[in-house]
Amino acid sequence: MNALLRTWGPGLGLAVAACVVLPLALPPYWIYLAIAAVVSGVLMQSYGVIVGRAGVMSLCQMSFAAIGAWVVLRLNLADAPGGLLLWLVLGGLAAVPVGVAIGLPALRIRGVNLAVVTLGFAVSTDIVLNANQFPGTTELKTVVRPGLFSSDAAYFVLAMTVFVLIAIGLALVNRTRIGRSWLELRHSERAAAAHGISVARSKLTAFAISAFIAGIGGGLMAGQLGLVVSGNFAMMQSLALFAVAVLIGPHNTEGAVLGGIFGAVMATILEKLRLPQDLGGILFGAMAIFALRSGVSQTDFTRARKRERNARPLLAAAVPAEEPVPVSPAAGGEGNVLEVRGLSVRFGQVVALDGVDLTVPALGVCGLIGPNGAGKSTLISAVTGFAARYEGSVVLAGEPLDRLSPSARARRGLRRTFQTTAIASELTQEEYLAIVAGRRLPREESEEVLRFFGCPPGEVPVSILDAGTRRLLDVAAAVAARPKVALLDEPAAGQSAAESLRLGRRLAQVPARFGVSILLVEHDMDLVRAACGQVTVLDFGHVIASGPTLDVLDAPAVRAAYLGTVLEETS
Ligand SMILES: Nc1ncnc2c1ncn2[C@@H]1O[C@H](COP(=O)(O)OP(=O)(O)OP(=O)(O)O)[C@@H](O)[C@H]1O
Repeated sequence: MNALLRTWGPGLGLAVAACVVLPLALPPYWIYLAIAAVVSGVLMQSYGVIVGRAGVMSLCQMSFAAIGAWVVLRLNLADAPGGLLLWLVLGGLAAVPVGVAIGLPALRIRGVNLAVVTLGFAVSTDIVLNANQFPGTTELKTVVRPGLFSSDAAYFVLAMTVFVLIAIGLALVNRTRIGRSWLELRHSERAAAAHGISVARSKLTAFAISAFIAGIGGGLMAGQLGLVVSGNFAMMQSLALFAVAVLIGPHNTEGAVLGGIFGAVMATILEKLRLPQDLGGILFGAMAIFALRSGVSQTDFTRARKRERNARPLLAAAVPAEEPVPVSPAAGGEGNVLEVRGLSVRFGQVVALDGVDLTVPALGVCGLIGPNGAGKSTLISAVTGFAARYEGSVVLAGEPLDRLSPSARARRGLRRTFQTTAIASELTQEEYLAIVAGRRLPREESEEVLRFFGCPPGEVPVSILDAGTRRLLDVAAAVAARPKVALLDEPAAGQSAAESLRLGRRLAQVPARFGVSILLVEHDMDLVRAACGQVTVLDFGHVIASGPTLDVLDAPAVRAAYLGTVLEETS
């Protein structure tokens, strides 16, 4: 309750103060502008979901707003029952199927290509709106506001209430798995899929919710103006608000407020300064390019600085991780948890894997080694469903996985890490663990796994972790998800020899301590010796040896494959 009050108290207090003071203090024209700012703020909230949080370049949010306005005006013209409050919701709902339809191409394309598709939709909406008037225009039938909110001052309070309700709704959604998954999407769709997140569902939900909010924003605008024209929802408006969104970061509530104020009052300021209106668009565009280049919006930047300042003492006071006790490498028990049979992968003429057989024993750590280009990462990708096509079979705890997507395989208990980490830096470590594990971990559980891997306390934000610690966090998160098997792709890359050995000793303990079996791709042979009970060696896509670690590393064929490289250096 206290935490809730601390998070929401100041914002709600400001909103209530604005509702009490502004209508009394401002002259009518400024009240009109204040309503426009709140309406703009609601539109910003829709950008906050799709652009700010999910990182999708959508340039057609005003088209969704136009649908909301159209529905409100149509229902108003028909004197439909329920009144404006119900019509607003219906306007938002009407935009949802269109949002989902626009989101469908986003499942296959992204980045600038997707921006072009959404821009295309904005242009088509422009054409349709220019050719057709909004309902009520010819009849001059303006939107009838509810009696309680008929004056502008009262309508401001209504708009503020809608804004606050959406902000609370979004905060609740952001705490769910789907809301958290948007952050992953923004940073890496591959990582999201590897963590069991359905990229399709996550993107379409972002489109649906952002269209719903934009539809409500359009309806609110119709309620403010009485009647609207196509120019209110022009493509250029979508573009200008997109630029503001990228610059400010409306996924943070203060960003939506600032963006709303910018969006609404900029035109008035330019007018007062006798400057051309286009200057606003150019200014926002230029600033958005800077924000896109740095990849961080203003509010994200400010929040990150504050979080980092608060976390530094935690980092300084953190108890150093315990030195892991050397244990025997994890040989595993009876039976195999993962069985790979006859796995072949081709990239055009390149045969990356050719009929590979590999098993991971239940509660064991199995090493997968081989020279550069041997096919180790390709094997991880094929097993976890990331390789577009492969021949052969992958069976996890008796269940064939070959027809399943990467996210479905992850949910069945097959987790992987990548050679390059892509963790959203605005998260704290415990938030990242929650995303990867797919559930909010009890504090003791997340602290235990973080401490075990030598990571700082859970509240420390990812942004202040060095590259080596981020890799450890990735491994810790994969283990915290308690999969049946974690496939780790060079987790010690970038670590010193001593850190690498420490990691090996920790990995050897993972099966017994966390109930997770491991397939470990590594070049560091000391780490492999410390962790792995058995090893499979690949060379040019073929298995050249497999069995107990020390026997395999001593085999002449293996020494020949590595001759002059890793084994000679480390043995
Ligand atoms: N997407 C791709 N397109 C074409 N060829 C690829 C692709 N990915 C991998 N390969 C090729 O497949 C072979 C196996 O590559 P892979 O990355 O799996 O090797 P690796 O053992 O993981 O190497 P490293 O230790 O350097 O990471 C190499 O010849 C590589 O060039």
